[in-house]
Amino acid sequence: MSRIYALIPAAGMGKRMGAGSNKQYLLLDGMPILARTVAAFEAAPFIDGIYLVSPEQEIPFCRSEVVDHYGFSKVRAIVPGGAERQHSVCNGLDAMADAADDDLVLIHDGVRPFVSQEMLEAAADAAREHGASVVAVPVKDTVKVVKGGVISETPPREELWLAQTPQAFRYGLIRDAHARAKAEGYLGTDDASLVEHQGGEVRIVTGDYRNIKITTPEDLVLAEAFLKGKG
Ligand SMILES: Nc1ccn([C@@H]2O[C@H](COP(=O)(O)OP(=O)(O)OP(=O)(O)O)[C@@H](O)[C@H]2O)c(=O)n1
Ligand SMILES: C[C@](O)(CO)[C@H](O)COP(=O)(O)O
Repeated sequence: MSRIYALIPAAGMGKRMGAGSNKQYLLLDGMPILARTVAAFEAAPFIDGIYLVSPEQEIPFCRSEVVDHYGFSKVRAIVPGGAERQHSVCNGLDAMADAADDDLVLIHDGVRPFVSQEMLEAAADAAREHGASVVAVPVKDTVKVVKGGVISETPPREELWLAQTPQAFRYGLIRDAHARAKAEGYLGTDDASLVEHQGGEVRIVTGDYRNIKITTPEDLVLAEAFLKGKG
């Protein structure tokens, strides 16, 4: 029976939030964003262990204010992050020493606190069956490709999806995709793109528009509205 792990990168600097401190520790209704995210995985009965990635200097704070404070018993390690998200995830994968190739890993941004149990299950089911899956939502607006201030293309909207997390993979597949990307100097903004880069197939699982990544200040307004049931 294969095991299912969560890998939660939370080692970013939150520059677009401009809060002066790491956004993963901003409070939403009194609880740090990262703690809300970890709580979703702690509550999922099929998750066997959680690996967190944090800036190295913040590991003690992450342990005391998130893991210990909220009593998250599934957290196995807090791993130092890297310069880019991809490097942070790669460090997390390397730390999963006892994971087998057929185990599953759900990679999820530490700053997407509205992930639901249904999404976790659907992502895991699709990865178990197909090897790789991404939670995503259809694009609602018309998207323009712009070069030098001029529109060069209007891609057909029915083919466009916004990639969220969790992104779920067989451990061996995503470990090898990260190793190959590193060897080739390929940098992607999500983990699925590394599997795509090596010719692998990634299944889409329909997510939820509420599963926002808290990136800029207006996302905090949305998040507060969701929590108050107004969104
Ligand atoms: N070097 C990095 C960069 C990002 N992340 C994590 O990846 C997730 C998605 O990244 P994003 O929201 O873009 O976060 P930041 O990189 O912190 O934001 P910014 O680009 O505005 O600095 C976040 O949980 C973030 O902490 C990470 O672990 N390591
Ligand atoms: C992985 C991701 O959440 C997919 O949308 C996203 O690409 C990571 O965040 P970033 O804003 O690209 O750093």
